Amino acid sequence: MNLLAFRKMHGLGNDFVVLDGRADAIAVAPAAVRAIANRRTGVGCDQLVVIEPAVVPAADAFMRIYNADGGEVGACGNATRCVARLLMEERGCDSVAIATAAGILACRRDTGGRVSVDMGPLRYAWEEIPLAHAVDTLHLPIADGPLVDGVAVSVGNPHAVFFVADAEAVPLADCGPRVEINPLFPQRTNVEAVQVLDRATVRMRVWERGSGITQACGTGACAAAAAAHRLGLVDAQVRVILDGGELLIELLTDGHVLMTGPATLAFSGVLDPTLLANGSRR
Ligand SMILES: N[C@@H](CCC[C@H](N)C(=O)O)C(=O)O
Repeated sequence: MNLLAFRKMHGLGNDFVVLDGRADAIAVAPAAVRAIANRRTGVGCDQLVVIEPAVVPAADAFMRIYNADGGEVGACGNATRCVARLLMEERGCDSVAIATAAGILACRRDTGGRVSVDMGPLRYAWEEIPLAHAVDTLHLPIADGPLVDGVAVSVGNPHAVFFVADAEAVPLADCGPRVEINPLFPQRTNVEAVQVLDRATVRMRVWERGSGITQACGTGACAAAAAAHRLGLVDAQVRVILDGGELLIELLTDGHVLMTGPATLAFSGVLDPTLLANGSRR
């Protein structure tokens, strides 16, 4: 029986099971992702990530990302820092390029064990989010409790950012799942409740598409900073305070967004083969 090694990593408590599929290809069916992600009967994680061989010479590896519900997605900021840390340690270098479904991301070692990732270009056009039809992406026609007048941003994945007076008071477990499946978002959406504290600081809570409330969301933090900046509420450097800690987000003049934060290796283990057997091939 082939046992599959995994690493458990996290970025500010947004946690991942990381599999290495570079030497031997790993195909993980949605049911297997759900089994592995299950916190009661599996390993437990918000996302499952498979490192694969680079698809283009400009990248060091490809990163495939699955939400806990088994759906494959284009981007995950916190996981990108974690995979970058692994690759940089493996190669003994200070920078790597990681290919994702959303593009090639340049990553570099920062001070204090942190990792910086250029998450690529932010997109604001309705068809790029994507939305179901043309609307002003600065003023979404959605209202759910305190979540009103949101901003749509794509960071390689869709985000609906709502500015609120008190982020702690938002009943995110109620509103989040409803906004996630609002028909305006044909591919569903991540949902952020954001309170602007000053021109350089916001507090953000997140309901992630396909994973629910998480401790932190890297792409969500980028989306929150970008939306706040578009509305003139913050400057180009924003500290985003999440349940699990802080990310530094910098909106670059070329339209890209730079995210800096920690990448933590929690432990290594071996997957119970019955988890992977849930409809997967290897
Ligand atoms: N936690 C991630 C985002 C993971 C994907 C997201 N739930 C989606 O469906 O797009 C991050 O740190 O960015």
